[in-house]
Amino acid sequence: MSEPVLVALRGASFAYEDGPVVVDGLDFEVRGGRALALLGRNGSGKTTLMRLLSGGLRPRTGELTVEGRAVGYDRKGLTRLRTTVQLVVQDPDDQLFAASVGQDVSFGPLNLGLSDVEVRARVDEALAALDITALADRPTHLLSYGQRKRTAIAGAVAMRPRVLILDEPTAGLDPDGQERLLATLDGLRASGTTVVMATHDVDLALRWADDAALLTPSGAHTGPAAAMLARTDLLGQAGLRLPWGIAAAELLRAQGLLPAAAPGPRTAEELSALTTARTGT
Ligand SMILES: Nc1ncnc2c1ncn2[C@@H]1O[C@H](COP(=O)(O)OP(=O)(O)OP(=O)(O)O)[C@@H](O)[C@H]1O
Repeated sequence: MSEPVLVALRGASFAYEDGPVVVDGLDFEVRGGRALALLGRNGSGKTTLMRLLSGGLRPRTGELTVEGRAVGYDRKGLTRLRTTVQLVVQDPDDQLFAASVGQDVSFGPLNLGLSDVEVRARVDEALAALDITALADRPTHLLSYGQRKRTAIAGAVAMRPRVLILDEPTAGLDPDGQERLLATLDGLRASGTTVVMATHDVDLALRWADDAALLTPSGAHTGPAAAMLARTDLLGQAGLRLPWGIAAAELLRAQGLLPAAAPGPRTAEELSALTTARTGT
């Protein structure tokens, strides 16, 4: 994990008005180019953390930094932050408000004061990245749930953020929709966008993420996804189970079918390759 830190919270604390202390003295880093999965039980503070990282909430103590520089919460500072970090909230209906898909996706770039030509280029690019070009003129209220999710993500992508933070982006999508979304995220990552995703799906996290952050009562624990998602102590605290790949690897090791040091498979193909290499069949 030697990639540079793009966005970080340093000693951050946050409590809602009349609400619980959700974040207490937290140090948290998002490193450029690393796919980061954020996991934790309901109410553990994932959404709050993502809103702190994207500037929607301001830490009561501590600071948010972008490439080491403290973020200012005035208009200029927040505009700069929003061209670096974009959050897509869990429910697309909390994000979409314009009459058509194209209008909704153009809202952010228009607000940056970009020329019509630049706005058009960004909207076209974002619609293509999310594979919804054909929906450009469709009224947002007629979209399916999956289409609304993609439109909300396109709106964030049109800002060309360096860090895209997604709150449970696959929740409510059918399996094909999930696969399409993961392919879209792969494309965004290939073009240089750092992606952070909150999810309850440990199998998805193991397969997709480079790093995993587990939010537990003892704090946020971050490290390589395969190692973090094998930590039964932390998974228990986070209300999670072992990913199937890691559970399968444990069973195979117990039967002598995998060497002790072999990593657990992340996909069915990796499982097949591991056992074939071992048994030679
Ligand atoms: N606007 C708010 N006002 C007061 N308390 C809030 C508010 N939003 C969240 N909370 C509280 O803050 C804590 C953390 O909530 P948060 O939504 O960040 O958790 P989460 O991990 O995203 O949960 P989930 O997995 O259910 O989406 C919870 O105790 C929640 O009740």
